[in-house]
Amino acid sequence: MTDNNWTLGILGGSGLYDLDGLENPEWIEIDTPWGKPSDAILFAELEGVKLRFLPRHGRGHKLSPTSVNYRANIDALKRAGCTDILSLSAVGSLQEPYAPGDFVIVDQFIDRTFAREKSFFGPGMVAHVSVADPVCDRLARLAGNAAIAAGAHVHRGGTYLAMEGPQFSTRAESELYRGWRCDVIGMTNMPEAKLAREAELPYATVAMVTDFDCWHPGHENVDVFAVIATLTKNAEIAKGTVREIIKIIAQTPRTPSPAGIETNLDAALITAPDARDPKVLAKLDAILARVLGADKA
Ligand SMILES: CSC[C@H]1O[C@H](OP(=O)(O)O)[C@H](O)[C@@H]1O
Ligand SMILES: Nc1ncnc2[nH]cnc12
Repeated sequence: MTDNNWTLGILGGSGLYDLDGLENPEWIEIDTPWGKPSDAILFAELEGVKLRFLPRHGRGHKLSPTSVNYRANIDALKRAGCTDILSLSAVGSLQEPYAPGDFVIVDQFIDRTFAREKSFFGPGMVAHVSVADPVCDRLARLAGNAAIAAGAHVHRGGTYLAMEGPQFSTRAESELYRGWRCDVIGMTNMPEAKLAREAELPYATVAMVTDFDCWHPGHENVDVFAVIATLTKNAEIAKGTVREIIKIIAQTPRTPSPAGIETNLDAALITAPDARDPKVLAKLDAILARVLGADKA
């Protein structure tokens, strides 16, 4: 079996804390300048593709959406050599056509979170990346193909409202987000997607609809039991989606993303070289490895 040049990072959401059937699996602790990631990272291979799996809430679901250290998770996946990050997430539906059991390949986000660190940058090294298109089109297309091959009913495209939680929404909030034409709601994909962009890692998310939140007159208000019941019913399709995307990328040598995500910091850094704080740069060693390496050349 030949090695290929993808290293796929997978962020497993609620209900997905481990992956089986992998080759050479090994859980490895990675520390970061931003603190500890949610758990050790499962290093493994399948079909010649390198995989790095991180359960977003930790094994046993120990971390709430607010207490996940999103910066540490993305930095650790970067240190682990990931070229791309695929997120799997449970979401509530905000629109009738997105039914429990469906899979949504999200293409936009509205970020309503407010109690999280949202950037690797700040005083001493300022950067402004574009998140106009927060998802990597190419990875999203492959993820959609994989989910279909795994037997999912797939919606390509959908706007994900990221709320702070941990409580689910009030009915008025749910109606407000519906009015904003959001399609699904969850608590974790922001700032994760923004941080992946800062780390120059193409990101896409497969959102698994588990409930109708609390707006649908024909359905009960969401609770954790309902979420877990739908996730359990669809667990094989979720794991199948991971297997299928690996099969697909095993056949497809990786080229840089057409949107230039891997070099997007070139147009984002604004602090003048002589005004950059060396201590801050040291923390950014993984995130800025390409840029600082290029500076040195
Ligand atoms: C267990 S229900 C709420 C919980 O599930 C989703 O998490 P994830 O995106 O990691 O699958 C949602 O965002 C909440 O964190
Ligand atoms: N209705 C909902 N709201 C927020 N996060 C969710 N995760 C799954 N269902 C959800």
